[in-house]
Amino acid sequence: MATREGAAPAQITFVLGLTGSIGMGKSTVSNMLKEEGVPVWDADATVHKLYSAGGAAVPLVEAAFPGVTVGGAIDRAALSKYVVGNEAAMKQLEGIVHPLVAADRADFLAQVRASGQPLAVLDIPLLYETGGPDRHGCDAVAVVSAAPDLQRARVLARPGMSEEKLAAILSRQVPDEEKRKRADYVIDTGVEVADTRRHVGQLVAELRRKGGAN
Ligand SMILES: CC(C)(COP(=O)(O)OP(=O)(O)OC[C@H]1O[C@@H](n2cnc3c(N)ncnc32)[C@H](O)[C@@H]1O)[C@@H](O)C(=O)NCCC(=O)NCCS
Ligand SMILES: Nc1ncnc2c1ncn2[C@@H]1O[C@H](COP(=O)(O)OP(=O)(O)OP(=O)(O)O)[C@@H](O)[C@H]1O
Repeated sequence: MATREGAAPAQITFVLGLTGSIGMGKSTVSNMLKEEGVPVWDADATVHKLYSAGGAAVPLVEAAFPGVTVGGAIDRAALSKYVVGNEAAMKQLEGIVHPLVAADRADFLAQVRASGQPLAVLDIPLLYETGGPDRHGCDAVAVVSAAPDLQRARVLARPGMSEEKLAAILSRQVPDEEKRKRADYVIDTGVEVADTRRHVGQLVAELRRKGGAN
């Protein structure tokens, strides 16, 4: 892109969305990205922060769903009783929580852009479920994926997990096959960890070149 003589070239931050179904290895890949020095924003962690004591969502959620606050924080099990399996209540909750989450994400991106970083990652487990056509404004999306058998084995090895729970969670998520079709990049975790790490490193290098000085 041409720049005015003497003007500093614009620093563009490439925004990569990171998603993946339960047990696919998204947390592991997110940690690899952080080790590469990439700033990573975490949608789930943001909701936990908003629900914790003093969090901005606490009074709003309590007003809509009375009795869900314990010790100044939202009790997720109590809140689940209102919203899980009740689409209207879930929509109402999303109407409260998603604008707060979006504001936190916007603050993160503003900070990253101000610091001139060429790449930022938005870790959003429900990117396709909640993102709409603009995919939360991501420039590209990477899906973390592995074969269904491996996914099942990983999830069922977790304490408290059962076939029924896994089936219920998967039925609420966009299927992995469709996520892979819609993704710009697929990060395979059905291989050696070292190979996934190498792939992640190559992707970071490629995307940092897409961002940076334009
Ligand atoms: C319903 C809540 C209380 C359940 O919390 P809990 O800790 O028990 O489970 P967790 O958050 O891990 O979610 C479990 C599963 O529920 C489903 N789920 C959760 N939120 C949503 C949603 N907005 N739409 C559809 N499914 C959802 C997903 O399949 C997920 O894997 C919590 O998920 C919540 O407050 N959700 C609304 C806020 C939201 O949309 N969060 C998503 C990130 S922005
Ligand atoms: N090549 C690989 N890449 C990533 N993880 C791998 C790989 N090989 C094996 N694993 C293992 O698979 C597991 C994936 O777990 P992880 O918590 O990262 O999944 P997740 O998708 O974040 O789960 P959830 O979405 O349910 O939180 C880890 O125990 C990790 O060590």
